[in-house]
Amino acid sequence: MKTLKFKNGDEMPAIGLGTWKSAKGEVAKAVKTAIQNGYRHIDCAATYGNEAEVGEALAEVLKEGIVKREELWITSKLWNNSHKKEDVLPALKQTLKDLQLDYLDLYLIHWPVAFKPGVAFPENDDDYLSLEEVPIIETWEAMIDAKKEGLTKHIGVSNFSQTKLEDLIKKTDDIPEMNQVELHPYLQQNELIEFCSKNNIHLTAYSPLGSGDRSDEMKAKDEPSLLENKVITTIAKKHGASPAQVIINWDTLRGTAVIPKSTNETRIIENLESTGVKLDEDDLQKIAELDDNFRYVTGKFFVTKGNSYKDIYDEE
Ligand SMILES: NC(=O)C1=CN([C@@H]2O[C@H](COP(=O)(O)OP(=O)(O)OC[C@H]3O[C@@H](n4cnc5c(N)ncnc54)[C@H](OP(=O)(O)O)[C@@H]3O)[C@@H](O)[C@H]2O)C=CC1
Ligand SMILES: O=C1CO[C@H](CO)[C@@H](O)[C@@H]1O
Repeated sequence: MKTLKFKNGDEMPAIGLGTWKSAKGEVAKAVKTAIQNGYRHIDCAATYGNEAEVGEALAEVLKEGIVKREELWITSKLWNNSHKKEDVLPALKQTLKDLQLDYLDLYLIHWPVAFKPGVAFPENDDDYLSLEEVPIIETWEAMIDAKKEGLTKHIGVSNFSQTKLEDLIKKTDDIPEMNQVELHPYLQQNELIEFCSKNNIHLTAYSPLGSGDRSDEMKAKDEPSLLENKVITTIAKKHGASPAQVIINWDTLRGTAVIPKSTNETRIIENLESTGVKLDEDDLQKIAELDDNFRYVTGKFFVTKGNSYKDIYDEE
């Protein structure tokens, strides 16, 4: 399996299992199925509300000897309500407790946006803290402490634009090792890939299949389907593969990690098997032409006090 190599020699499997929206009662089975079928990388987050059940599945596969802890790569993310320096380690310790682990492989700042402690999801401007009140560097220094304490092997960020990364890199010697962002054929992130590559920051592609199971209120009217895109389905047919396999394979060819979510056994297996697809130059050219700067997870829900849309994404 393809991996992303870190400075200390650690290797992150390029394809992981996403767990956002994986319902309680289903997520443990999905994680167990994935690991039984060769996945070694699981993407979690405190805000997904299902880490305790993911933890039950991890405990089972470890106890049954299906894998050893050191063969797994477990990522989780610090939620936006725990950005104050005194809140970072307690949040991470809660995640470790829920996941029934002693350490994470990777811990990410989920968004460059801060809520007041205790706010799960903001309802009005008063629920936010501005970046002046809790600068990213304050949160980042606590992330560095978490790494020093051995609670996580690697640290990084998520949903960071190039500007946000540049700001942070200026202020620290211990720079993020990962930026997890939305990335797929409609949002190819070419400039961010180039910037991250120059700065030795890995990228993980989230919502790689277009996040079709988001709630209706999170969807834009008439948003385009990625899995039904004509170019993708034609390439899939040509290779006897599924549209999802074409996209996942395209991600790994571009050197990023990719974390498709599924709770369906057939699709979980299918997604990992995408490594067998052999995309050619013509396929890659046609996929390159689909780039449209289109986001499924817009982050517009975080545009408020101290955060404009431009602050998050460098765009209007
Ligand atoms: N850092 C961040 O801010 C974010 C991180 N993420 C992470 O990225 C992961 C993936 O992104 P997500 O938004 O969940 O969406 P994805 O793009 O992975 O799409 C998930 C949807 O695709 C379906 N699906 C999965 N495999 C296939 C297949 N082979 N063929 C057809 N349909 C398929 C799933 O259905 P089914 O389950 O029925 O198979 C589900 O409806 C998340 O789960 C989360 O871990 C996501 C968003 C934001
Ligand atoms: O990872 C994610 C999925 O869920 C959240 C919304 O509920 C998003 O904020 C986030 O990007």
